[in-house]
Amino acid sequence: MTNALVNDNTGLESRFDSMNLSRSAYVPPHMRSQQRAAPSPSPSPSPAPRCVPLSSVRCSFTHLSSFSRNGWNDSRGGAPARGGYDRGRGGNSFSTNRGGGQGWGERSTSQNWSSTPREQPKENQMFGYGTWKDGKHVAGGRNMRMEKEIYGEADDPSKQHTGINFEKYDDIPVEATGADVPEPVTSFTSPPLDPVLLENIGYARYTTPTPVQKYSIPIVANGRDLMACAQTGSGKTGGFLFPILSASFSMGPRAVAGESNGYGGRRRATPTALILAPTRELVSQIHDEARKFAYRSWVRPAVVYGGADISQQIRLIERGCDLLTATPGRLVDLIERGKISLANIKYLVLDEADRMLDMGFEPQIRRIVQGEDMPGVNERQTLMFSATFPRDIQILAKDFLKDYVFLSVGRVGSTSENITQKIEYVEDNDKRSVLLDILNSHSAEGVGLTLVFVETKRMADMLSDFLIQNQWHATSIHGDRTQRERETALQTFRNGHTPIMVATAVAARGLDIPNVTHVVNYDLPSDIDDYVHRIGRTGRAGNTGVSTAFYNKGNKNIVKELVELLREANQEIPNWLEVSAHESSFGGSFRGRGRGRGRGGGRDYRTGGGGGGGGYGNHSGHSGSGGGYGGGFGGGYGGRSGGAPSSYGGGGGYGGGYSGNSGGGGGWW
Ligand SMILES: Nc1ncnc2c1ncn2[C@@H]1O[C@H](COP(=O)(O)OP(=O)(O)OP(=O)(O)O)[C@@H](O)[C@H]1O
Repeated sequence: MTNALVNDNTGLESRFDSMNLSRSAYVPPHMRSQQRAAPSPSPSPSPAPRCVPLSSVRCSFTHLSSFSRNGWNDSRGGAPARGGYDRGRGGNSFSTNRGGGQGWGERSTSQNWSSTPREQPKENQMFGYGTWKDGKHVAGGRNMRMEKEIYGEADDPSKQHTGINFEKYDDIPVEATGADVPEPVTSFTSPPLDPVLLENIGYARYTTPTPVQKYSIPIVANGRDLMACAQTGSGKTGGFLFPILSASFSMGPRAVAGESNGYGGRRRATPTALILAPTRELVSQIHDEARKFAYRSWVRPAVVYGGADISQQIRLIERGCDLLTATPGRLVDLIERGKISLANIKYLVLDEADRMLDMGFEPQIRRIVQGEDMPGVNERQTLMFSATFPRDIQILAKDFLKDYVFLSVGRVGSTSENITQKIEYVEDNDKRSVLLDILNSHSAEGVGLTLVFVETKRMADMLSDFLIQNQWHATSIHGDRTQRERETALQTFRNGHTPIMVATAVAARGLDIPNVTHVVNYDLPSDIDDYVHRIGRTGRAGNTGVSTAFYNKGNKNIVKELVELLREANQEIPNWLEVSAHESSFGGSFRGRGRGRGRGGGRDYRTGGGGGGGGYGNHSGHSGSGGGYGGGFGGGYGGRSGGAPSSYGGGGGYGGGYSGNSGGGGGWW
């Protein structure tokens, strides 16, 4: 559907081209007032939310689209270039990313954050896009076509809707540690976010903030750094987008720091906010969210990731790039080409931060944050988000943070009770037939998408072929597939044409796919945190879901942590699993990556509770890191494991094929 819209836009554009029509956003007078005056919803502080945009959206949309058949008023879904109209489809080759954007031609070089004027052609009101003018935020007019595309309709199955347990998020205990932690907000409107953002939140049909959002909004507004750990599917994306966008809307663009001309006389993109995430699909999804909440504002979101045409991405960032979402490899590439400068960064976000600081990405992150022109830790705000924050990563992360607040919503690394977790003992040879049984019973129950995780790319292909041979509509996603194949797999999975997707860990983190009702861990991962992220593809936003894991003696390396996790989430624990966990506690050695991360304390390591301790069993992993399971801080941190390089430069693994691959580290997925 999304791609259809992209194509549709493109087609429309070429028709305009052939008609040789002026690009100015001509709107007949009678339509202008309607667009500007169109009522907009906003989240309500009261029990009766004003989230009623749909009727007005639908009615206005009908009206506009009938008009646009006769003319060209309807907006083109792309961002206009600053200083002149630009059709700016911003079409990204993946997903719904038409974000496009403006150039940065008029940016002043004045020194203060709030007073940089941003010119906008006076007559050419760009519907859907705002501007910063004379020290003020001038919101763009509404653009019904764009609204329909980015927010969908109320009953749109391709958008995630909150489930019956959404309110229960408020019952999860929250712990915020650090000096002078600001009080959480209770709603989006008290104290209020920026009015344009409030309207956008209303269009997205959010009525109340989730716990992580309640805390992150004032923490970021007070200029603090943040390390936030909250369960999968509990709204962490809004947790960083809302405070960043609210402040940006109110304060305007930051003055461009330093030299702004790039190669060939062209200017470099100088984003104010940078969001780094590990996979192409995830950055694309975050960008789509950014487009929702930056709608009608002066902020132009942009996205770059590997596997897609770099020249097209360069063209797009040249049109506007205030809030950039990127995979590290492609970002490094664009910095090296002189297309992006980080000198203006005010906000740095690491989403899936523990993954970003793990061995696969750490050298690149260090290079981006410490080895380029990004302002130092005291001149920017740094925000880190994940559902899991092992203690060794917390310790490593402090290099990038200053006086931060550590926020944990629920226990660090815990799973949502919205997910019913089942563990089946299945020998390797029986896995295929047990999977078929499960799929049969699941499909007999009716609905929903099933995501099946395996450990290797080869297995992903083999298993999806096997399912197809058995008359199941299945697809696969992994790092050896081309970007186009990955996009198609995700798209046909989302829209239900292939309701089963076999995936490697490339799909384990962050992806928000509505209606995934079942996750199967056909192969259990060797790291418990990976299990947490994988099962978190279901049971999101207060919806319920089921996960089934195939366990056998090859998975003993995570049995103790698995049992602990199940107990915390009030799940049924099979007797045989408890026995297995007990055995492995008493002398049974176990293999695995053994990062010794110590889920034990489950909170801010600075408070002395972050795991560590003597470990359990005879750890035969290769990590060399201390830690282990269980309480206490005793065993301590024994240095990062596995000899991960702590500096970029020679041989850290970045560069080369890195930016062009899945955006993930290790390469096994
Ligand atoms: N305040 C809110 N009200 C209603 N829905 C929300 C709210 N905040 C987020 N959501 C929805 O909840 C879903 C999950 O949000 P999001 O993807 O940000 O979760 P997450 O915590 O980042 O998950 P993960 O750990 O898997 O990355 C999304 O579909 C999002 O639109």
